[in-house]
Amino acid sequence: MTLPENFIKNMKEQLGGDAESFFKAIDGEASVSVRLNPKKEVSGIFSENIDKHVPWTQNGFYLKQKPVFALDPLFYSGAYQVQDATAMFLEFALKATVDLKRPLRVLDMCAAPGATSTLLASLLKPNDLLVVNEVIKSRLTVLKENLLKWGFPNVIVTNQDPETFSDLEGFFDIVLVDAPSSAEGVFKKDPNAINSWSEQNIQMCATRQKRILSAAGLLVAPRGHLIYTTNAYNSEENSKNVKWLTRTLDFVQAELDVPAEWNIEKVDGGYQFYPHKTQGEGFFFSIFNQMSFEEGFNVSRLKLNALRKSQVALLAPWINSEVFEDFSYFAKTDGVVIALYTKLQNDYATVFNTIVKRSSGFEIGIFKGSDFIPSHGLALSPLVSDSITKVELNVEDAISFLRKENFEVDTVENGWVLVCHKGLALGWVKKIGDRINNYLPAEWRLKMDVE
Ligand SMILES: C[S@@+](CC[C@H](N)C(=O)[O-])C[C@H]1O[C@@H](n2cnc3c(N)ncnc32)[C@H](O)[C@@H]1O
Repeated sequence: MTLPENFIKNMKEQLGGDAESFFKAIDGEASVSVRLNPKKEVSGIFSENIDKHVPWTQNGFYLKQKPVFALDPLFYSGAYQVQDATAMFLEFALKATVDLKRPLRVLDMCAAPGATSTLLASLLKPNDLLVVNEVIKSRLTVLKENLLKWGFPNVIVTNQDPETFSDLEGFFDIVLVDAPSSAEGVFKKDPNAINSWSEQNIQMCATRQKRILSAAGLLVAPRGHLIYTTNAYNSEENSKNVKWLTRTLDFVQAELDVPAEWNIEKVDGGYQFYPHKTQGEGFFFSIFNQMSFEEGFNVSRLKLNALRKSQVALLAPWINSEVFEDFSYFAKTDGVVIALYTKLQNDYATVFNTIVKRSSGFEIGIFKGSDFIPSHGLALSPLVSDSITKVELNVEDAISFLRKENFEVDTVENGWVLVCHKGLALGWVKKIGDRINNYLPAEWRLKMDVE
């Protein structure tokens, strides 16, 4: 790996005697880690391939070897998320700093592809709201897919510039800025980042980060929390931005009691992960408490067409009876039915009324006459009824389903069937006589060849 001269010089200055082991570490193999979905447990998952536990998160594991994730049906069922171990530190920090038992409104401002959003979703309760934003439109599909797979229903996906959130000032209890950065921390995983590294680019990133932070900071509710992370080592993007933030807005950095054996370095403004000290990429983490005592936010009222009672009754067989009453059901103008957690209706309304480019809540299907066509999201979510017919597919048939190819379904009855692999849902098929209609959305289709 040929590194930019000035990067070498800066790191030597920063690390002194440790610089050589740092350069050696970034020239090695990138480590692979996954975080399991606590709501979709599969016994024996990754078994022999698990190297060790990631200590700062409950469900994170380093793997010995990188599997072909794209050919694993469990990847499509949301059983796990591939994520660098360092980014999972968020879990430790949130548990140490935030009262996760109170109702929470959470915003992930720079969310795609969504690894951290799924970590947040795992830490949230059924009555919390998660808004995930990505400014670059082409990155929305993967973000939506990752969240749908994870199966947390109270998500709104938005596609806005951070500055356009200003009407939601003081609305969120937690705002996360996993900022676009110079990516000097991910040279191992993404060698392209080496070519775009320059001191000029670092300055450009630092300025952009300030702009995102100032917009995001205003959205934090009194006594709420802001989290700022980068994949950088330099002070422009890290400590200097933290200093600027705490000078400009009403935030105080939260101290974390990090076990020394984790080898995470306490640095000016936060916590630094170095690849020669912790297994994973280079990562900077900081968390802040909002210190003002101002009044909370006034929420709006929801203006959506509630479904007719007769239609709600038709939904009942599709929805898990334990949560059916917790949700309210609405029809969008295109007929798509959405389920909103009833106690969060005014929170939804507030976001819907202020943000233009956004999803409309959790889409569970569409009525065609008196027939209900369930959505792919419903199949992967905890809302789907336990009494729906399920058929277990072996790995070959699961791959055929994911490729939208023909395969046999082992059921005698006509109608909707939830196809599963290792007990986890992959999606819908409909059996009509000898025919099996595959309802996997085209954009979810597996295109890769089995080697
Ligand atoms: C480090 S990545 C986020 C990774 C994500 N948190 C995850 O865990 O999967 C930064 C994200 O910020 C987005 N971004 C780029 N420019 C931005 C801007 N001006 N404002 C907000 N987000 C931006 C990028 O498109 C990218 O998706």
